[in-house]
Amino acid sequence: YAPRQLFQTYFNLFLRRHARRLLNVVDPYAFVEIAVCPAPAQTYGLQPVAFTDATFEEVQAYLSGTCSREDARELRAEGAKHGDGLVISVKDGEDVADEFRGVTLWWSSVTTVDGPTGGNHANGNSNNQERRCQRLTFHKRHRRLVMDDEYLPHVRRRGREILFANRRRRLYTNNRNLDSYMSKPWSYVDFDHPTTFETLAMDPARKKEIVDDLDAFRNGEEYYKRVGKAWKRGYLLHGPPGTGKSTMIAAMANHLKYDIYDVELTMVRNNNDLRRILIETTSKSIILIEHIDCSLDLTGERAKKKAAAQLYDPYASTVTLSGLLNFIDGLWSALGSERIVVFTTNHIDKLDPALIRRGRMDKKIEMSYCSFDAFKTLAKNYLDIDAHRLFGAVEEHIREVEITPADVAECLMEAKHGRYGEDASMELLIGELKKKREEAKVAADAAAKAAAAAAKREK
Ligand SMILES: Nc1ncnc2c1ncn2[C@@H]1O[C@H](COP(=O)(O)OP(=O)(O)OP(=O)(O)O)[C@@H](O)[C@H]1O
Ligand SMILES: [Mg+2]
Repeated sequence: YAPRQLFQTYFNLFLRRHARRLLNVVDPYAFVEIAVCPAPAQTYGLQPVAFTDATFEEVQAYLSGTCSREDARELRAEGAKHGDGLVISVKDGEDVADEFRGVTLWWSSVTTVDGPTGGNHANGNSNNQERRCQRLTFHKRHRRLVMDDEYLPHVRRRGREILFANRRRRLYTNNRNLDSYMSKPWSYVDFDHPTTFETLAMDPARKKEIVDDLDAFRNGEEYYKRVGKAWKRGYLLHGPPGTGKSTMIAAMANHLKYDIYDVELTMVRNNNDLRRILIETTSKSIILIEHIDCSLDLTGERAKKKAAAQLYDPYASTVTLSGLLNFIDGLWSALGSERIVVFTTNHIDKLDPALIRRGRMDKKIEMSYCSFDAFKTLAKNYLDIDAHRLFGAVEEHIREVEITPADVAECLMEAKHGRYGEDASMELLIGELKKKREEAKVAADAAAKAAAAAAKREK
């Protein structure tokens, strides 16, 4: 070795040995980097593995909250993965300070280059990959606070909340063909229903009860854990057509910010497929089975007939009540996290008692004909009025007739879509109410006559 080289070698060695101690004196800061997961280098002819780098996204979401708070000057904006939002982050090289329990920490955005990572270089591809990182710098004395206990979990939790609030919600429907294990059980569209509990017409006290129930469920994680119950809740909505069952479900989903999985049971071939599609639902969702009395052939004869039918039509459904019950009771509890299951029906008396016994359906909600209170909500929705000279007449008639909110809504909608103003809409409604009252009277008279005739015959 030339002396110069020798010196350099020694010097390097010295640096390596003492670098840490030196650094500690000069630079008492430590940092953590949270990087985007690299795309897999090779996929071996399979579908590329979908990497979900949840942590990075959570941190970024957290920072997009923090950044807008602080006055970092140079920001970078990217379109959010879902929805129209922007993810704001600091530009490379800028620091943004965050405070937690009186301790200041700094975040910065950096791009690192990974060295070759033991992949196959024979084809001459360099494996150097650029990776975006969020780097957190903090004083070494706060290592515990950051790593073990509090800060990073806090960041992730908060980030998750922000992501959750900003995401587009989805309405899933189940697919028919689940033959291959690759086939997807669900397809989805964005769920964009405008209904809220505010615009839902029903008795205010009962509405409040339902909203409170939902809130208690959402905030009930600790409770469910403590009593050792799966974190789920079952609702059965029943009532005549047009009383707002489907509308109520949209309001629930909007209130809770949950996704909806709309299960079409007739598309599910057998209990196995049912289990599979239900396992593949995510947390914070409503699993909905509409018109359960129509879509589920309960037990006995019809099930046997269906089994026979399946010989000819392999897609005929053989889902049974017991399959569904097994799911609700057994598997369901294995899926520990936040799910609501909702059944709807027009005929609660037709349902098998096993399905609606306590413990399976936690709450039965009857959606009934339009009351005067419900009418007022609809008048506010459709006509934007709180009072009208005809309200008194509506109140008088509506008590006596069975009219669904859907029918009332139709009359009121004339104001917007027809050539009429609100007066005409109200009069239309009064006319409809009177007609119904008349019809009801005629029907009642006929029934009374028939009863009298029957009594006479018996005599
Ligand atoms: N309680 C209500 N509040 C507000 N709008 C309602 C209400 N009930 C019905 N409507 C209106 O009537 C339409 C039909 O209601 P919806 O589809 O919710 O009835 P449903 O109870 O699900 O009926 P079905 O049993 O036939 O499924 C809705 O689009 C909505 O505009
Ligand atoms: Mg419906």
